[in-house]
Amino acid sequence: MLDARNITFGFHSQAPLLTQLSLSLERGEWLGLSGDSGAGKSTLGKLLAGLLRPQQGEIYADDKPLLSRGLRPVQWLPQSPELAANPRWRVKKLLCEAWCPPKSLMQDFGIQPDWLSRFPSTLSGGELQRVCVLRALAPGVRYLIADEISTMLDPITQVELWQAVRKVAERQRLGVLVISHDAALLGRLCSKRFHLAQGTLSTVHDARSAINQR
Ligand SMILES: Nc1ncnc2c1ncn2[C@@H]1O[C@H](COP(=O)(O)OP(=O)(O)OP(=O)(O)O)[C@@H](O)[C@H]1O
Repeated sequence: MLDARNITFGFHSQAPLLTQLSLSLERGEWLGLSGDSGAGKSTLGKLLAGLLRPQQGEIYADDKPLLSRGLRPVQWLPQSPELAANPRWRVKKLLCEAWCPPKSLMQDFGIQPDWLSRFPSTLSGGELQRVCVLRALAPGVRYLIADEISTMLDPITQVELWQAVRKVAERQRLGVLVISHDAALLGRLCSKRFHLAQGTLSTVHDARSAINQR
């Protein structure tokens, strides 16, 4: 279980953005997170992935504190794939940095063989997003924080991306936190939903657990 216990976090000398917040994500579970712009959703995602540290409280992945180096068991996937892509590396090097996905998985993610020899700047945002999502799914990863990852994609590519992520998530029993402003998307993907406001989480009660019922 990915377990955040009573975490409080604020940037620099600003007032805390998150206050005594607790959240648990089980292996194999899909949780949704919504909230107004600036509420702190990405910040919470980065804390859960160990990219930021809470000023108070603790975060454990499967009863162990988050690692600050090595392969992270919790991967944060940002909306803008450019943030995660070294512009000087060709796509093959980028994709195979932590592990080299098999061809079948590249096909599931719609990654074309000719992309591998190109630089990231020559792919569209949606194409690069698919590369960055797949590279984060290395064996050993147990939780994903998907932070608005499909926002820039057209509806068909969105569906294909989520189907591909779901296939890997089922096989590797990944726990997935989906951060989005799209309530319908969260309703389709997630069995439970939370809303972040004023530094704390509340449960959203109209979630349909499509993914777990199919
Ligand atoms: N490195 C930083 N230093 C100072 N303030 C920051 C930093 N990163 C984010 N913030 C501030 O923290 C607040 C929460 O930002 P965050 O990105 O977590 O919000 P969000 O809920 O994900 O918003 P959105 O839906 O617009 O993506 C914002 O007011 C933002 O300006």
